[in-house]
Amino acid sequence: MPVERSGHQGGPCGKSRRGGVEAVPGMARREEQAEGDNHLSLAGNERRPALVASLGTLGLWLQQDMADSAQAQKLVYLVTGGCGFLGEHVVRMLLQQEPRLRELRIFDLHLGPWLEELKTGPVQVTAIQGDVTQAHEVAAAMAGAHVVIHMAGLVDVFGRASPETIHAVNVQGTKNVIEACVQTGTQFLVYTSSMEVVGPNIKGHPFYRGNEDTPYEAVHRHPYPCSKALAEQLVLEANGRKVRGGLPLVTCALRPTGIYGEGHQIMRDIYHQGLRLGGRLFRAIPASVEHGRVYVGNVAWMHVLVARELQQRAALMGGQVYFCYDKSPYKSYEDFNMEFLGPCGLRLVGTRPLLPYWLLMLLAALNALLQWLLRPLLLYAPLLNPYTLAMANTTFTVSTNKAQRHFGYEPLFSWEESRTRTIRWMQTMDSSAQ
Ligand SMILES: NC(=O)C1=CN([C@@H]2O[C@H](COP(=O)(O)OP(=O)(O)OC[C@H]3O[C@@H](n4cnc5c(N)ncnc54)[C@H](O)[C@@H]3O)[C@@H](O)[C@H]2O)C=CC1
Ligand SMILES: C[C@H](CCCC(C)(C)O)[C@H]1CC[C@H]2[C@@H]3[C@H](O)CC4=CC(=O)CC[C@]4(C)[C@H]3CC[C@]12C
Repeated sequence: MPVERSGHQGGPCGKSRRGGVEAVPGMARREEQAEGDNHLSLAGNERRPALVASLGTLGLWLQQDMADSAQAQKLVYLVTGGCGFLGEHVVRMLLQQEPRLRELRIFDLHLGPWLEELKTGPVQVTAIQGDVTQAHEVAAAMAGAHVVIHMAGLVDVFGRASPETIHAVNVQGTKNVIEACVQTGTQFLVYTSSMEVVGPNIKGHPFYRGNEDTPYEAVHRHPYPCSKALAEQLVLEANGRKVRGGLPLVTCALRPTGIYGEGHQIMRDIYHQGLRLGGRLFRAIPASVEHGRVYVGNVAWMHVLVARELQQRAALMGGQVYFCYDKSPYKSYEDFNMEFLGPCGLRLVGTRPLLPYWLLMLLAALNALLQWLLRPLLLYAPLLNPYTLAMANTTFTVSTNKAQRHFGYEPLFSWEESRTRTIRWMQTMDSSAQ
């Protein structure tokens, strides 16, 4: 099987319930047992029509059923950043869609109160307050885990955190997760990367309906995309390293485009900005600039699937990157947001940008200057800055089926459902604010 590689160029800164054998770290005996179980399972199915025949066969089935249920719930997953916007969706999705879960560990700097409600279910939910920058905390949390989904990160393109802090969390944090896998014997690592590791680049080149192999000059200067690109590279290079017990580490990276859905903070901010402006937003970006967006439920579903299938198809999926995609329409950032803000009573004024681009750029630069001047006194971090303007103003859309080909991904939520769910969430937010 040829190994597919990502097509971007340049350095970082510059519902299937499969059974089968799981390669559980340090548990060769379990593998042997699972192979045996598989064999038994076949034998059992073949003999099913002969049910009437013998008590011996019945005994075999009973044994088989017991072995199946013992097998069914045996995996320990750890989700770093599990209390964030995407993390909460991934945690809930895992509990709904991963029948082999025995324990779900949620590792985050800030634990959410909603975790309490999950603790009464059949899966053991363990909340761990910890910091990915602290190697010992990560290693302690990871001991005995089979799969880690690493999505803890500082998502900051507004200048709230320093470049050093972004690097520490996103890059050093990822190094710590990889080393903890090696030390503790965790064999499967899924990393939540970002479209930002590819682009848009500093030159503002469009990426139009591209896929994982589309050639593109990936050059960044901003700390966030730089850190994500470095971290992704570390994760992919770690594929194949031997973990404790001697088995190879299997890694892959998912690259969501701009995520939207219930709990999306930026959407909340834009909504409140609109309310402050008397229910209006003013078009700043030409409608022709397309921006890739993907529904949070589908991104979560993709994480669940990739984590499951990575265990079955390590040779194909190890070391690979996958864009996260669904059926959300290609639109400009602002027009897309209006799909949700419109039904909540907001209006986008203008069919063309109200201000010329040079003036917006000037305002963005002014915001950056003000941020720098005010830093000793307060944190001034508006949505508009030179980086976010460049992001919003550069076409970046994805058209790929790599995830479908490699691990059978199909979006769980249609566009209509994703839209309805997001609107419903915004309307509850709206009524609770009144
Ligand atoms: N929101 C988006 O549009 C996109 C997000 N991503 C990636 O998805 C991941 C999740 O992003 P979101 O849920 O949007 O962000 P978020 O900020 O809502 O969630 C990140 C979580 O990580 C936790 N965290 C931060 N620093 C930590 C530390 N030092 N130790 C432990 N936990 C820490 C935070 O407390 C938070 O719960 C990130 O890695 C991000 O880069 C990728 C593409 C798009
Ligand atoms: C905040 C930006 C929109 C500002 C509009 C303006 C200029 C009129 O005020 C957002 C435009 C594009 C967004 C980013 C994009 O979706 C890709 C991302 C991927 C990530 O991994 C994290 C988030 C983000 C950087 C996202 C952040 C907001 C925008 C810059």
